[in-house]
Amino acid sequence: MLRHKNIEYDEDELYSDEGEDYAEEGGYTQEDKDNFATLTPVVRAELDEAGVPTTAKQIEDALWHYYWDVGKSVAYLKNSRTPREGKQEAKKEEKPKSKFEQAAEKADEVPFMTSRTAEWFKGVPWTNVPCEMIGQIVPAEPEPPRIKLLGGSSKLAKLAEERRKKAAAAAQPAQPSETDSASSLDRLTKPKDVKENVAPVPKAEPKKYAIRRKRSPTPPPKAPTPPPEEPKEQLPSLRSSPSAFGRALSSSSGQTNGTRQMALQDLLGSSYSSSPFEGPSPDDAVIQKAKAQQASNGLAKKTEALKIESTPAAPSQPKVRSKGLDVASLWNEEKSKRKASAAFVVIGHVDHGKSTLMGRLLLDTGAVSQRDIDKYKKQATELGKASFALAWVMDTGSEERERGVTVDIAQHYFSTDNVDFTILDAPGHRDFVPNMIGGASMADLAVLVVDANQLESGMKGQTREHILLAHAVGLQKLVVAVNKLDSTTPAWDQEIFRSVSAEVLKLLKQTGFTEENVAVIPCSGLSGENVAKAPAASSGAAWVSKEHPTLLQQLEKFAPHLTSIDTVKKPLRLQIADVFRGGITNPLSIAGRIKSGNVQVGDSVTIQPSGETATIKGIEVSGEGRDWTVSDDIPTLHLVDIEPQHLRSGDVVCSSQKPVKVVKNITAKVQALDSLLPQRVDIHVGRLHVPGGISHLVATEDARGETLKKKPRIVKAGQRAVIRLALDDGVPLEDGDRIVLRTDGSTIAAGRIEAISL
Ligand SMILES: Nc1nc2c(ncn2[C@@H]2O[C@H](COP(=O)(O)OP(=O)(O)OP(=O)(O)O)[C@@H](O)[C@H]2O)c(=O)[nH]1
Repeated sequence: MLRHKNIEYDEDELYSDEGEDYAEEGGYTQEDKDNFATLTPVVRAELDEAGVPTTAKQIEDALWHYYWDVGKSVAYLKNSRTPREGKQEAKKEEKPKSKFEQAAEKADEVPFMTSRTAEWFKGVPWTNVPCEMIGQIVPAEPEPPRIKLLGGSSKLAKLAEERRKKAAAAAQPAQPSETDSASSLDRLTKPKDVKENVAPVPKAEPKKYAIRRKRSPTPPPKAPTPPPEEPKEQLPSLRSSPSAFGRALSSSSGQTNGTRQMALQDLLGSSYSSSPFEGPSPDDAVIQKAKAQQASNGLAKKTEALKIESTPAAPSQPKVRSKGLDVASLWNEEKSKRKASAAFVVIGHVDHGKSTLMGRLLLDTGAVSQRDIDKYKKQATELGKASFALAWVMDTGSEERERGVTVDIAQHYFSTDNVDFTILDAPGHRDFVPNMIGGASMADLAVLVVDANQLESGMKGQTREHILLAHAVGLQKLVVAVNKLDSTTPAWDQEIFRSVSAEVLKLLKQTGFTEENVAVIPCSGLSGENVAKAPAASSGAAWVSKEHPTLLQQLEKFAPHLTSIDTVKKPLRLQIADVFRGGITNPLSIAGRIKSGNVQVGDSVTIQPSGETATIKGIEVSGEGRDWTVSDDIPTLHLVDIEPQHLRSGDVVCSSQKPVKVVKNITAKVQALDSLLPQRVDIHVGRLHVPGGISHLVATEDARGETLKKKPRIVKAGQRAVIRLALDDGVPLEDGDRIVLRTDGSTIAAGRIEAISL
């Protein structure tokens, strides 16, 4: 095998006329010779025209090397051979002598190539090449044409030539004059299609050509149809990826199945375009048609709807009309028939059993089928994690991670006869505390899961931190689930339960939770005892039912009353928790909890801080389509007439008549968890976080709100204080909003906004 070294030798040192005689005469067939006879004059004509002198041998070598491809041979001879020779010679002449060369001359040594180079490489092993092999060392470029080594078997050449001839014959009538050198070049190179050159390599090549052919402008042989119209609208990607929360919200029913369906739609969407929001969806037109037909009860309306759809100018975004409903009155009429609803956030230390407990709750309330659990069990067992089967109901996280989507807040629903529940499964890891704050700030209450066997680890870790944060975002009601009592020693040991309860209650009290708003429930998510069902009277857990309700009963007890008519009538305020593609038919959707007011399909709303308006195209609450929604609901709103870049988590959707103000200065009453100075902080308000600084320490206060000291230099941990904050950016905030101040990954204060200014 030949070895090539990239050494810049001068060509005349490597080639000689004798050395070029590597194509033995006997290696050519009669056809090869005919080809040479036909093609050499063509190449020569091209080279003469370009003023490139070449020998017949060089032309033949090039033709042989390029499988009779005249174009390539000419290009090779033009570009690589003659000009380089000229250039290098010129270079050689101009080249100034290096210090090394001057020193060599001074030393009056023997001539340059014979001695200096030899000296330089003396002792290098590969220089000990027998003299008869020296001619084999060739530079990498140009590659000397070699018979057979390049695949130039006469069979291949024959095949190529036959094809060329056939193709040339077929093209004969349309062929221009042979005197036209350019066209003759074309003609001659035509059969040298790459295919022929790669034919001996049977692997990946055919695929490549199939793809290329698809893109070929050649019209299809039968009934050519115009390609589908490209989407006109070019929308950039959203800042926020569709999260588990978003997907769960937009699922039509159930939890896990809905999530899957959503994931599939995302995938379908991404295969259509590089941006999830790029272009109008063809389904939009169909859906709008159905909706328009439903809404219309007269011929005139139907005709109008059809007119709208047939207008090509706006096929994907027909105007969404409001039905002009009096939502507050409708809600008031319906409220007696409405079930209570409650959203709870699940908090607690890693591995204390949060997901398993929620999976159990969903299974035992019928929100998830036993079939699904069995499926998860099978999958989990295959991975050697059989005990995680229930947790997998909640654990959309791993699936999300596999798909490269950021895990955020997962949402699941279940219902009892009296209450519709929403589980907000906030990420527990300390790195995701901002997301946990966002999740907790949408909840009515919290479920704190504590492993009865691992209280210590929790107290040192997230149990303590999550309690602090739950209180900081304003949650007042909290259920402590003392979990894994099936695995205490002995199982269902009352003493262990009591001591764990006492510890946690102490911490909750210190944090500010009141006794009447806290309940402690013994349970086991894995076995299901005292989750949705009371333990059997014969079991070791029989004592539980005598003293405690089940977890589900306790959640129903803590479920809040329905929102008030006053809140429903207030201006709309919804902080965006997530922005996502709700599906092919709904390319732009948001989710979040309505803090106040109401909204209906067709409403125009304002998004702050961008100040942009959007139209509500559709509403879903708990996976069901609705015409309207009110405060305390956690709807998905499908939007039109807005660009996605104007929608971010933390922005506020508000009434266009009374939009929320965008402010940069706030005064807040806070509880310090660490020392506070005038300093940089991150301000978190639900899903919103903005950098800023404490500009003034106004005063410290006692528990009754009386001023202790004005303009303190420092606020110590545990003290209450009024502080002023200057934010780096204008953000939509209002009096009464709950804020959390963090710095360097730690929460240093929490409180409530007292006043705002621009
Ligand atoms: N014996 C027993 N094991 C449980 C119980 N609940 C959960 N486990 C086990 O504890 C482990 C962790 O459970 P998860 O539900 O994933 O815990 P988690 O708190 O959601 O964990 P993270 O999501 O990582 O924070 C699993 O192996 C479960 O099978 C229980 O009630 N009893």
